[in-house]
Amino acid sequence: MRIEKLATLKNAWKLAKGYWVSEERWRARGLLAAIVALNLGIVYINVLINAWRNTFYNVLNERNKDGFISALGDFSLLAGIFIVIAGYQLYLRMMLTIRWRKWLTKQYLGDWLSNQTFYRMKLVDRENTDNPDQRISEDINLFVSHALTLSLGLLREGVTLVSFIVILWHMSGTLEIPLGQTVFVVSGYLVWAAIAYAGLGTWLTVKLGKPLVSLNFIQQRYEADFRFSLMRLRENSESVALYKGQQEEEKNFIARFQQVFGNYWKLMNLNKRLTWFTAGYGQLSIIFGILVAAPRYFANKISLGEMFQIADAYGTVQSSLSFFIDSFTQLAEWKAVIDRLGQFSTNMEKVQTLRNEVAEPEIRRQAQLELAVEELDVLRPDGHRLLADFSLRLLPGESLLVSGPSGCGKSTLLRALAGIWPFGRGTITFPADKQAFFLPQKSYIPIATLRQAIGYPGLTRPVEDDQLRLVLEECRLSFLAGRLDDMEDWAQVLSLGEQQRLAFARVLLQQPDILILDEATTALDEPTEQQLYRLLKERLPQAILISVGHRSTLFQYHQTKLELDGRGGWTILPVGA
Ligand SMILES: Nc1ncnc2c1ncn2[C@@H]1O[C@H](COP(=O)(O)OP(=O)(O)OP(=O)(O)O)[C@@H](O)[C@H]1O
Repeated sequence: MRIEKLATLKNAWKLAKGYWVSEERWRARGLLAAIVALNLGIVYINVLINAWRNTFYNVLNERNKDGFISALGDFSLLAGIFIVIAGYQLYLRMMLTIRWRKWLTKQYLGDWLSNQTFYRMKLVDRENTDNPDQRISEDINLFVSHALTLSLGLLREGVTLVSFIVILWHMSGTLEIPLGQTVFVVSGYLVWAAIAYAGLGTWLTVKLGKPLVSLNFIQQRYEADFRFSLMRLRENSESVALYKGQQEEEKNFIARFQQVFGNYWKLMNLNKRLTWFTAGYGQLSIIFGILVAAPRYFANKISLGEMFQIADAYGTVQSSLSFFIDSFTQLAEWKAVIDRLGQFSTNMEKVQTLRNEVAEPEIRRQAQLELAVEELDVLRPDGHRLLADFSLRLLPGESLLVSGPSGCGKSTLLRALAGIWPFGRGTITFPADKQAFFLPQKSYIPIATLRQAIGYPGLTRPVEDDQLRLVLEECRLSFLAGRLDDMEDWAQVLSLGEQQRLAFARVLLQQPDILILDEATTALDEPTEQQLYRLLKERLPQAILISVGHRSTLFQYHQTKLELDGRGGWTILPVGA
């Protein structure tokens, strides 16, 4: 348990440190200093209001009208300053929160997106980091806002505690407790009573609320899983509707929601018990201060004003010491968030380190004309060898058709060529300064304008609208020519065949030197497929072309054929042989 706590603290430190030593450090530290100053200002005003209470109740007791009016004036001034400080304190804290969150989000996005970590994590992360999207959007937000609320709260309550303990100590006098023949004299008894009362309360709350940490952690995970399953239905709505799979989906959703429900139920019961305790404790503390000060009041040692000042100071000390009680849920949530973010970072690091430590197909760039594959082994994640000792050279203008039974490893070979498949060894050397472009069966199309969708992932040179329209026309998409600036979820709007034609439009605009197509024309009729391949040959005669496909109509556009058997074996033949 101690080790676990240490790990959380270490993770918290690691997560928090970066921003404060980053290029934004001076602005961050300046903002923090201003917030701390305002926080201390609030404590000081509270001390002044506490002293004001003494005067106020005394002038009331003396029925002193002028004193009463003057005290009201003092109060208005103090309250006015308090309001302004509180407003600015919150404003600056929110400013610091969003700046810190922006910085941390950028870091996480950078780590997750670099070196295709987002993809590799799915392949090699055995612990299976769940819902990275939630970690980046929600957890970072919670981490930052709770870090500031809790640390600034701790500082404010700490300073408050010291200030008010000093006040209480001065007002405590001594309490004489006769015990048989001897009389015990206790100095500062109001302070000891407050510490004992709040200390006991805090200890009990921590004991009662401890299971909240893991329950909150699990709750966030179940919520994210539930949301993710709903999102998948949205993405695959047509397919599910065609299968009439709604009942199965509903069963699945209900099962997932049941997890949310079951855990929430536990949280609910625990919170009920915790609230009973904290509410009872809060109620008791309203009169506890008066009860403790009463002996001195009735012994005529303090005035009514002092009695109320003590009661107020008592309440403040008690609430500062109870800081843990009030923020226990937040603290539990914060710990869960730190654990989740820490685990996410560690797993991303592991994926990166694995990349450096374990042999995997190596991608090189060299000043040469050909694409060269040397002694390439491609494995499945379970170690099964799909391709063994494969070598190949393709010069500009040459083409290769990869075929073989389903599941034999054709797409996996292309993934290895793209440098995103970590299981295997060997080298793949691309000609330096040459652009390679991969076209999968279903290309990713962002939710964007048609112009951006065609240009994805970004054109290297500016393209005129007329050229865009021409390319659309050539790819038999002229009906889209007038919609270049329309924003749509194109993957939902266009048929699969149209999406494949759009992908070809991308290729014609990008004009890559090496083009790798993975069943990129499967949804097209043969005449359209032929037209698109002809276009490729015409426009990119010097491109190296590698296609995966089953149709014999593709033979005429390729010179060589690679046959895989799925057990490591392969043969290269001229097409038609
Ligand atoms: N991420 C993965 N995790 C585990 N196994 C995988 C993964 N990706 C592919 N495989 C396995 O590797 C083998 C080769 O898959 P691949 O997609 O390369 O086949 P393919 O020849 O392209 O098949 P098809 O013609 O059906 O598209 C299959 O047995 C597949 O189940």
